[in-house]
Amino acid sequence: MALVSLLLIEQILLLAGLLIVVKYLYRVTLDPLARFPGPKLAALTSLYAMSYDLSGHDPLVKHLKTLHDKYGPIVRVRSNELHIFDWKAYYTVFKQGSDFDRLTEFYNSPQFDGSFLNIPNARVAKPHRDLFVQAFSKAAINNLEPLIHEKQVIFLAKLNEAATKDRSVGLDLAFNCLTGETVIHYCYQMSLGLLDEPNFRPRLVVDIHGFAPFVAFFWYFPVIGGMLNNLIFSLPDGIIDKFFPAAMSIKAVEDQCASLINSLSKAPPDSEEVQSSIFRQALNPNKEKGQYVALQKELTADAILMLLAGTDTTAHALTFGVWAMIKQPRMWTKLREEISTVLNDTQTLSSLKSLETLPYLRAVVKESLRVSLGTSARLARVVPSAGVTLCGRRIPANTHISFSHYVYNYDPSIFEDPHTFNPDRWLGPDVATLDSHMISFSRGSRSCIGVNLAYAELYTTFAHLVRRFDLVNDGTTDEDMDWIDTFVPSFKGRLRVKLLAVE
Ligand code: HEM
Repeated sequence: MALVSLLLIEQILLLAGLLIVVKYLYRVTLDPLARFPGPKLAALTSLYAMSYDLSGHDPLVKHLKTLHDKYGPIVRVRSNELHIFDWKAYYTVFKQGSDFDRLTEFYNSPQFDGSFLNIPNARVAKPHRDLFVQAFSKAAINNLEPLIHEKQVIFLAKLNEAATKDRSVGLDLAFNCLTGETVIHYCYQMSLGLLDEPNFRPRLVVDIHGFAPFVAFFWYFPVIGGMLNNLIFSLPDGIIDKFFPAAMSIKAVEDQCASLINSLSKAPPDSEEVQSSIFRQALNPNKEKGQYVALQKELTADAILMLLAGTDTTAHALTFGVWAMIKQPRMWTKLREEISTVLNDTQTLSSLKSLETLPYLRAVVKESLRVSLGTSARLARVVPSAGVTLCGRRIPANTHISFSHYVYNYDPSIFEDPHTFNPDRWLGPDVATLDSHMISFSRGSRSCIGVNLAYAELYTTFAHLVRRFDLVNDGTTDEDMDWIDTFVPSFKGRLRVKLLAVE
């Protein structure tokens, strides 16, 4: 009997092995994607991509340019994923009304479940997303100046205190506290106290950064990742807190978001509480006009989305820009000279309107956005049922195609000497071409909803930081400022500086 079982197991294993071999053979021979060039291992298995993305060192996106140089504009980077480096193809896919859906496994974070981010199809997502578009319009953000200034005052005062005490500051985390606090206050009319902590190291920010190295695991093992997530979040709070502090921090924010939405939905629609909230339209949808009626669970997920999408991205642009200018201090000096034309003392704050007139400041903001990428991940989309022709090649339906900002934003044919931080490029005769290739906020129907808020924060923070302080590098290395791909870039170390207040 035992012998029969053993033989059966052996045959099952043999069959399974055979099926795997057939599957791999198919991938490199009969599979329609076998016609596309790329590393052989990548065509066979995701291990190729994983070996970079899960290594904790250089992610796959940093190797894509080399692969494109070798194989051309379309490279097969996984058995069912083609990475594309071609501007025309980019604009075909990332356009208004695009029918290329988001690839769910790259957007599968359970925390965003129910938010419009996780709806793959742009047309389906639109009514839900539209509930927030007005709240992030340029006019709405212009009215937000008092709030942005209120947060700046606290931020600058804390920096001043650090300068007085000659204390080292982790400026990247400090920027996270500022941007997080600004977006939280705007979205939820409350403070999470991110700017209150000494040394800018509030638990939420530290924990979320601590979790970053695990993000890529969820892309490649979405099912196990989802199960782990459910398991962890079902544990008693005490255990989550002890063993999974990042999960506990997220859970605390989720609970706060849920109670905020709950309280807003009970308040009278015309109350100040509701009207000053970004959820004003979502809580009072005009059904006759066909506006989307969102569930409370969906709005809670939207609230979490705003916090996580609106914090790191803006903070990164500031960090990349400041680090580059620490290494090239003449830019700091030039920027200060320009800012001083609209802000002649170090005590007051300038209006956004004045700052927006300053060409060099604009150039620094644009260049910081370019080098910081926005999202570092391969933004992946699914080819619709009709298939598509890109770069003169027919690509079948359901193929996953991806586009990385790292390849596009550092394209030497558009951005000369792309690895050099050079704001002056945005002041030259090619500025219209550069602007039309600025994709850090993405393009089309799923581009960033927070672009106006991000610009307002970038102009205001760069201007006042540069006007009030000189920065001295406190041991930060290029290796610290190198990054891994966790959907957004995550720095390997901290941007440590000391500040000298200027008169
Ligand atoms: C420098 C700052 C920022 C950059 C570079 C940036 C970049 C991006 C990019 C590239 C996307 C598209 C991602 C994709 O297709 O998968 C995106 C989406 C999004 N961003 Fe931003 N972002 C920034 C700041 C903000 C801020 C301040 C908010 C405020 C709430 C925000 C909210 C969102 C949301 C909600 C989405 C999802 C849009 C959708 O699913 O249709 N972002 N952002």
